[in-house]
Amino acid sequence: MSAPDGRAAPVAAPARRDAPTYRAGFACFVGRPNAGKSTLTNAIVGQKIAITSNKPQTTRHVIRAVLHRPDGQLVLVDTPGLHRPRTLLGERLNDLVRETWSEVDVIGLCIPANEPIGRGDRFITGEIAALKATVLAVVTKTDLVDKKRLAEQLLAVSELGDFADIVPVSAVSGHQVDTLVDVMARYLPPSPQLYPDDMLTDEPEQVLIGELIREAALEGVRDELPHSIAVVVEEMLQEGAVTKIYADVYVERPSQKAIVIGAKASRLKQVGTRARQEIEALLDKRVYLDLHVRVAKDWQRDPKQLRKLGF
Ligand SMILES: Nc1nc2c(ncn2[C@@H]2O[C@H](COP(=O)(O)OP(=O)(O)OP(=O)(O)O)[C@@H](O)[C@H]2O)c(=O)[nH]1
Repeated sequence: MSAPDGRAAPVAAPARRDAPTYRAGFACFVGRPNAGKSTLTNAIVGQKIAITSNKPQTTRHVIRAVLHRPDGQLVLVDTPGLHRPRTLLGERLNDLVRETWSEVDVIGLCIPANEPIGRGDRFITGEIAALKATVLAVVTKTDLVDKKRLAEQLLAVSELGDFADIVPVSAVSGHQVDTLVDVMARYLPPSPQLYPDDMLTDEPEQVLIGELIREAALEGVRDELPHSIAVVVEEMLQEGAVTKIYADVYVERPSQKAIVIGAKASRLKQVGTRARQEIEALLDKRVYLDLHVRVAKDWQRDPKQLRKLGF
């Protein structure tokens, strides 16, 4: 089809690459022992958390940090290392690692700049190649090598596998750490925000508080709510002498919600009182506890929900 003046008629404009799409998802670092994963995670987490706030947070230990950005949310999770399985437990652990890997959106494969690529790197590259996650190669410890060596390592890494990007960083000097976060965020899927603005990382206190609420909510009805309850502490605020805690109790079905709440909310009141007393004992402070019961349909079968709920 031609436009009246003979030029090709304009087709619908393609979606702009810089369209304001909010992205959110999970990312983790993998790599052989000593590759620099922990140091890199700390470098990222340390920087971002310092500027966000030091409000308390939520959920269990797997979440290291939630990085809030204007264009999205990057949730960094910890994974244990993959080992050559020698026992059934070893195999189970490896299964667990693979399970985590299969749930994340972005994987950063860490390879040190100052050591030759070895069997361990090839093994992990093979393991993660089949996953749905976008795999980036992260060449770590760049401060330890000169430019020539770095160039050689980047080339070697590019031949190791099919990576969406290769990013050299130094967690020690901080070089390119921000760039790495930008690149990772770019590969997250479009998604609504996964966590509230003030949630930053896991925090033992918060984890314990969530557990106390969960225990209280299960009291006496454990058989009717097997594993179907999860608690997320959404917010903790200090107001004068009182610590205000806002928490969501998630169940899978409306019938379970009814059980937790009870007739005329009588049971929820008991749960709240009991949990509040326990939390006050834990914190040694006066506590105001606000509980909301929410239905998160089939959360046990939904990896994203599971992560959000700390499993
Ligand atoms: N010079 C330099 N040293 C680094 C850098 N990142 C990590 N290291 C050092 O490398 C060693 C291993 O770093 P880790 O972060 O513990 O490595 P890891 O991959 O978490 O190791 P595992 O826990 O064994 O899997 C430590 O001695 C770090 O101090 C870096 O950017 N520059």
